[in-house]
Amino acid sequence: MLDDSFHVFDTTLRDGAQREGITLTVADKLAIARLLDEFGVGFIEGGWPGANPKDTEFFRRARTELQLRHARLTAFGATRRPGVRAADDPLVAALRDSGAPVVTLVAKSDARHVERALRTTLAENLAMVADTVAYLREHGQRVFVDCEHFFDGYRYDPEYALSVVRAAAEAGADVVVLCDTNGGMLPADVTAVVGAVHARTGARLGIHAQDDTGCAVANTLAAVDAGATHVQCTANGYGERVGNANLFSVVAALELKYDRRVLPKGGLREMTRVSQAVAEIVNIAPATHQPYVGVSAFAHKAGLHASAIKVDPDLYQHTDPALVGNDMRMLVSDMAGRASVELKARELGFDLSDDRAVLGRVVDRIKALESQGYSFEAADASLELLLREELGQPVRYFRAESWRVITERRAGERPEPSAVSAGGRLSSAVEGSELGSATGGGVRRAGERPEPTMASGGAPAVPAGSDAVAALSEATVKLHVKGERVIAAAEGNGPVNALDRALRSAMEGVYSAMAGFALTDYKVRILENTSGSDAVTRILVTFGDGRGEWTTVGVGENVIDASWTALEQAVTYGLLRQGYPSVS
Ligand SMILES: CC(=O)SCCNC(=O)CCNC(=O)[C@H](O)C(C)(C)COP(=O)(O)OP(=O)(O)OC[C@H]1O[C@@H](n2cnc3c(N)ncnc32)[C@H](O)[C@@H]1OP(=O)(O)O
Ligand SMILES: CC(=O)C(=O)O
Repeated sequence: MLDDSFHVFDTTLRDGAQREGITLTVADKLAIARLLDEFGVGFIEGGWPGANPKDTEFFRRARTELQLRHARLTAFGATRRPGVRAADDPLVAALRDSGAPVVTLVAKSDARHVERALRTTLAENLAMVADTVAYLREHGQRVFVDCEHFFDGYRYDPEYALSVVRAAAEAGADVVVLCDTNGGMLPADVTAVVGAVHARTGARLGIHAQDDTGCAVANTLAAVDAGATHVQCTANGYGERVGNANLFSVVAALELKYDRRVLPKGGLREMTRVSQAVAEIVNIAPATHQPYVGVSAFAHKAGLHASAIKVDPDLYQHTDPALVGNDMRMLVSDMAGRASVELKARELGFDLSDDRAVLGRVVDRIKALESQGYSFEAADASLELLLREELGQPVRYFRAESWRVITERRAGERPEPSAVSAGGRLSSAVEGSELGSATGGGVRRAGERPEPTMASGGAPAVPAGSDAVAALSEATVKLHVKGERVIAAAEGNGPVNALDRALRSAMEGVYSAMAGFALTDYKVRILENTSGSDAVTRILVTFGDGRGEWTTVGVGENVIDASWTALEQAVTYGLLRQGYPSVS
C-alpha cells in the first residue's frame, strides 16, 4: 500500500457507471477493479450496495474474488434518511455489511438541497451526517464524506456548507470531499473555496469534480494546489452527464508535473494499456485524442514539427510518451515535409537520412496524391509500398489484366452467397458465369480508363408487398500470377466482398498464406470537389492475419474501382509481411 498522505480515489465503478451508454456486469466490475488495482490507485469505489442487486452482488463476490494489492475497496451510499436512526436504515445497514473496509457517504451540503430535495431541516441534515459517520465508524469502517453540491452551496450559504464539513469531520470522517456536483466551477473558484474551507475547518479535504465546463482535471489540480490531499477520478473520465476528472490525466499530472509519487513503481508506464483495457470492457471505443493515453496524444503531423523532432523529440512534446506507456508517431500527409517522411520511414524500418532526393520525391508524390483525395495518415501499408517504389524496390506479386463485378437483385428470392463459384488457372479456366438479369456492375481492364459503373444503380423499385429481396454480387478477376494467366470468379454479399473472394481464389493456390488474411474493416468517405473535380470516393481497407493488421487506401470516382486499388495493395502488403519475395 502507498502511504496514506495522498489518496488517488477511483470511482469508475460508481460514478463512471452513471455515464449514458455504460452498463457493467458484475464480471466487468471485477475485471476493471483488478486493472485499477494493478495500475495502483489507492481506493476503488465499487458501487452502492443495497441500491441494486448487481452492486450488492459485486461486494459479495469481491470478498472472495478480489485480492487487491494496492487499493482498498470502498462502498458508496447516502447518509441515513431523515427521522430514522442510522441503525434502522436498511441502506446504511447494507454499507455496514458490504465487507468494504471504507465507506463513502454522500451528504447534502447545499442548504437549498436540504430543504427542497431532502425536504428536511438544516439541523436534521447535520444530525444525519454525524449519526451515519459515527455509526459506521463504530462498526470499524473508515469513512469519507462526499459533500454534494458543495461549491454551489458554499456560494449560497457558506456558513451552512462549513457546518456540514465540521459535522462530518467531528463525527470521525477521515476525509471530507468537496464535490462540484453540477460541474459548473472554474479553477479559480475551486482554489479560493478549498483554501478557505481548509483554513476555517482544518479538515482533511478531497475533491470530486464533474466535467461540465471541461475543467474537471484543472479543477482537481486547483484543489490540490489549495491543499486537497484526496482526488476522486474515473478511468477515461467516464461519469454522469459529460463525465468526471480523468484519472489518467490527473495521475500523470501529479506524477510528471507535480513530481508527487502517487502510484506504485512502474504504474505510470501501464497507463495507456489500462486506459484501453477499461475502454474495451465498458465497450466504448478509446478516445483517440485523450491526453497522455490517446493514440493521437503523441502523433505529429506538421512538417515543421517533424523537422524539429528530428533534432530532439522534446522540442515538440510536453513529456516522453514512453513514461505513460504510449508512443510517438509520425503522420505523413500533405502537411509533411522531408523530415516527416524521414521519421516515418525510420518507423517503418528504412533509413533515408542520406537520401534527400528520395525524400523529396516521396513528399512530392504524397502531396500530389493527397490533393487527389488520398490520405496516408491511417494507411501505413500503402505508404510503405510507395516508399519502396521510390527506393527502386517495387513490390509485386500479380498483375491484374481485368476485373468485373455484377450485382443482381431478384424479387421473391433470397440468394445466399456461395463459396467461390469458379476458379482456375490458365486461359482455359471457366470464366465467371454472367448473371442473366444484372442490374448493375463494374468492369476494369488494365490500361483502360475505368467505365462509370456502380453496383446497385438502376434496380427497379421492389413492388409493395413482394417477398423480401436481397442482392448478390459476382466478381470475375483475370490476373497474371508468376507468369500464368489465372481467371477466377466468386460470389459475395456485395461487390467488394465478391472481388475480395475472387482475388483470393486466384492467388491462394500460389500464395497459401492468403488463406489466413481477413478483411477486418472497410471505410468509405465521399470527398467533395477534390482538386476541382467531381466528388471522389476514398476507401480504407484493413486486413489482418492473426498477428497484426495493416491498412491501405484507394481513391477513385468509382467506389468499386477505389476499393479494388485498396484491396490490391492490401493483398500485396500482406504477402510482403509474410516474407514472399516480390516477383518483378
Ligand atoms: C451526486 C451523485 O451522483 S450521488 C450518486 C447517485 N447515485 C444514484 O442515485 C444511483 C443509485 N440510486 C438508486 O438506486 C436509488 O435512487 C436509491 C435506491 C438510492 C433510492 O431509491 P428510492 O428509495 O426509490 O428513492 P429515489 O431515488 O426516488 O429518491 C432518493 C431519495 O434519497 C433521498 N436522498 C437524497 N440524498 C440523500 C442524502 N444525501 N442522504 C439521505 N437521503 C438522501 C432523497 O430525498 C429521496 O428521498 P425520498 O424517497 O424520501 O423522496
Ligand atoms: C458524489 C458525486 O458523485 C457528486 O457530487 O457529483
